[in-house]
Amino acid sequence: MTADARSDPTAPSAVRTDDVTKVYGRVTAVDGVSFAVEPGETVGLFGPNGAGKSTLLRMLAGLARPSSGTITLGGAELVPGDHGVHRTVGVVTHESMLYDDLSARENLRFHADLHGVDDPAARCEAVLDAVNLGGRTSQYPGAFSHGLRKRLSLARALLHRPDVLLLDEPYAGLDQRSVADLATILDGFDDRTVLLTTHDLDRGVGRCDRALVVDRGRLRADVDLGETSAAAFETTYRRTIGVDNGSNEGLDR
Ligand SMILES: Nc1ncnc2c1ncn2[C@@H]1O[C@H](COP(=O)(O)OP(=O)(O)OP(=O)(O)O)[C@@H](O)[C@H]1O
Repeated sequence: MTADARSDPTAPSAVRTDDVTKVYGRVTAVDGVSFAVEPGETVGLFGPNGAGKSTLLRMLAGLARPSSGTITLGGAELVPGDHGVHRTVGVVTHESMLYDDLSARENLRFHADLHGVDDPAARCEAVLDAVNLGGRTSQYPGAFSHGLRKRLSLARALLHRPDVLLLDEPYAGLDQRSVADLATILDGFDDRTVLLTTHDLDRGVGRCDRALVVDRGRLRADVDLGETSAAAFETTYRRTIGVDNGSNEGLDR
């Protein structure tokens, strides 16, 4: 987080959830979760498979509606269908939300027009360059590898200069170079707010200021990562989710 981002204590939280719950039939995917993320913070959501991380992120992105509880983004309550608030977030989820019958450039242009981005042609080229897709602007994402699709999804998420970037498993399926590129892109985003989910404890600790540990839909721990090593966090994480036998088995149960 930058010093500037921290310097206004009166600024509303970038993201705030109050007692947010999401029920799917008999499954309570997210169970009374409350937390706040301040402007400029990078926060990791950690937890085993099925903990509720993606569901939480999807609700923050307005892609799923809470069963109860409230979400505010920059002080404005997230109301279904309110596209003004949705514009403040950029999201990369497991679903790429790309159109396979539009080229990479056309995909971005469509999104730019939807969000009323200024000088859209130049902005699309700049963002495609930023994710190293400058040489593939006329290609179709249907023919892209997983990693290339992810880069284009990231470009789409960044295009409208969102205040908050939501990334679901950003490192999954990326090669070393793409991971390094993602780090560079996120470095350039340092004054904004980032919320990401990951099973990669090392990279997550390296990137995040804070960790929220979620298990069985509930927020179990809120850890300041400022002075915490990856090893120390892993110990805390294992203890929190009840996997404390020293083996990797079950870490992502
Ligand atoms: N659309 C849905 N319909 C029914 N159940 C769902 C739906 N989405 C998620 N769930 C259930 O909600 C729970 C939380 O799932 P979620 O995908 O949020 O977990 P996660 O922490 O992101 O897991 P992973 O690390 O495996 O991605 C799981 O039990 C899952 O089966």
